[in-house]
Amino acid sequence: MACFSVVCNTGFLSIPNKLEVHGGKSKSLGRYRGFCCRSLGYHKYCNFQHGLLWNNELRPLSNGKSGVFLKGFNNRCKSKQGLCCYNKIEPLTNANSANKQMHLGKKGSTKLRSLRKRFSLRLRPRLRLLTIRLKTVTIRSVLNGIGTFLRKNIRRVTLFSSISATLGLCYLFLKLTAVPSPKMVPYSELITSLRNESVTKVLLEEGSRRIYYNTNSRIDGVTHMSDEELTNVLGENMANKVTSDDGSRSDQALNTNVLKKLSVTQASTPDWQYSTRKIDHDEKFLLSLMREKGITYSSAPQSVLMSMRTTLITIISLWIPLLPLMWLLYRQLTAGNSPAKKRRPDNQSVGFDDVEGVDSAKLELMEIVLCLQGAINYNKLGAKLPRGVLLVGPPGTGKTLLARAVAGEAGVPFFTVSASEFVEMFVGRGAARIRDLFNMARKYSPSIIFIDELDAVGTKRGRSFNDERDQTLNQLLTEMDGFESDSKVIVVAATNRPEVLDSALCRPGRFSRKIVVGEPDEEGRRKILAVHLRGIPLEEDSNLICSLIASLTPGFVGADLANIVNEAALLAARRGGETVAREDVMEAIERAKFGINDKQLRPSTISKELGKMFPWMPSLMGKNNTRQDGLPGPLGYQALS
Ligand SMILES: Nc1ncnc2c1ncn2[C@@H]1O[C@H](COP(=O)(O)OP(=O)(O)OP(=O)(O)O)[C@@H](O)[C@H]1O
Repeated sequence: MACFSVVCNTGFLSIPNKLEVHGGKSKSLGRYRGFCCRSLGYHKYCNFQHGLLWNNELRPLSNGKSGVFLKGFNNRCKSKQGLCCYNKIEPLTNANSANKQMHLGKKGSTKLRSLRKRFSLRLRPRLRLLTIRLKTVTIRSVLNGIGTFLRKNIRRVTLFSSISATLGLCYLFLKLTAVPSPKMVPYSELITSLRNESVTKVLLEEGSRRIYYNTNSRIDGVTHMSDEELTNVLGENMANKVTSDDGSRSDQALNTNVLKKLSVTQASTPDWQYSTRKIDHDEKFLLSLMREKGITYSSAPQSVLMSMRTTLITIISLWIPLLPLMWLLYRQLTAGNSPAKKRRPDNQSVGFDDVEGVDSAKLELMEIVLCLQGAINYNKLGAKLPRGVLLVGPPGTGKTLLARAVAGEAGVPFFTVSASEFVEMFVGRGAARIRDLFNMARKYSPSIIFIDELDAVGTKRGRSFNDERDQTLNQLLTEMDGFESDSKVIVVAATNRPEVLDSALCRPGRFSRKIVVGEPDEEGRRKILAVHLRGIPLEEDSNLICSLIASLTPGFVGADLANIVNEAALLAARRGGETVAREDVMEAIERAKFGINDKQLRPSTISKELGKMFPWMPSLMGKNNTRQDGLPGPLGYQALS
């Protein structure tokens, strides 16, 4: 157990208990001079010359006899001298000066103190945490963790383990088949050796220009002897020694050792001492010289093992620099598949109630929902479900929201994707993604595919050199054609630039239904605001606030209005309000209209704006917009100038 220790002038008390932090160093505590030190975590130690600080109170300790009377004091004890503790207190019988010094710190060395402090502050909590974690860790939990990791990353683990196994096998093979290589010498040296008649054997390698040869000279101090010669010499030597007398056992052992050593040296000696490269058109001369000197020569193909080694080394040395490139390629390809993986059937909680101000678009889409739900029997009259619906309109008018509402209302899986995700570096990847998407949608049919910003892939073909984009569009056209009539997969797409779309996309049978999602009128804005103010606590009536904002924000679209409501709530939170006040709303409008930098212009500009809109209201045009009766001004707004 971690202890908490107290040093007083009479002894050392070890208190296995928690103590709260009290003060800092060298604190003067009236007549009880002493100090209180911080220790690790919640375990502290304090020491005083005359007292112990506990629970923010300084309890005096009597001098001299403390050690005696504290002995054996148990839980919840209170000494005569006022020491209160909640656990056992044990006096240190051997309260020597060294201990005192260490704990009092004043006399202790600075180094020791800093070490102690460092240990207390850094190491101890970590050790404690580690022990706690180790206590909770069991072999079973570790095995479970490993199992889960393997299950989650099975493909990666398989890939990495097969790569590692292959590399390991290659290494093992190279290690086992490693033979000492002969010394490379220039061709002229071979000719000189041949002329000197020091060459014993020559081998001409077939299919290459390499020549191997042995001489009767030494390499690195090792005589090149054939195995037979060496064994004979040493065998003879050993036999002689064994038969000589009894005391020659040591000689026998010596010989055995020599034999062993020499055989090791033999093993590390190459079969061929030297190798060189043949000079072109010099074979005739070489052969005639060898014949003349009576030297044994032969030719042989490279051994299978050596050819395998060479091939392996070539492959490895070629592939190692290629690995980073392969890794990049792999990442690209896996990233190419990821959007299809992400597109899971996703049940939306957005409904048509959440989209306002775009009533005609809503009506059109509602019909499709009813068809998907089977409420309208369109088959009866031979009609077909529209395959594609194109939502056209300025940014922020709620096209995406409408599409999500369609999915939410129809209760079918909704696959959403941005067309820019199909634009790929590699030709064919975008098309593959489109194929994946439509396959998945068909699998979960009836379902809805929503392609946002369709213009990213749907622009007119043949305008640029980007073949990949054209291929992606072609695939999209093919997939939309390829729907079976009863597949019930509807493609909803949204764009801000319908004019750039390829005409093949917009022909009947593909995006046959075009729905314009325009800017909302005042009534529309009011309704949109009502949607966004649903969960916001307002100081005033919500209808009033909606009308106020709607009247002040002509040309604003749904996204702007949502932003104004959010800004107002943030401003209210900033000033610490419980509800959103009219002032917050007005400032939010001001920010949305004019930005937040130009503080100087704020009141006058907004006044002018209001004046333009309500010219018949003099209080807005004039400087003083507080009515004489003390009631709020037009639309209840007063705080503008
Ligand atoms: N008609 C609306 N009713 C309610 N909220 C709306 C409406 N239009 C927009 N919004 C709000 O604005 C946000 C953004 O709208 P959305 O993403 O649907 O716009 P968009 O038309 O798809 O824009 P873009 O063309 O830039 O993609 C929505 O999440 C919603 O909070």
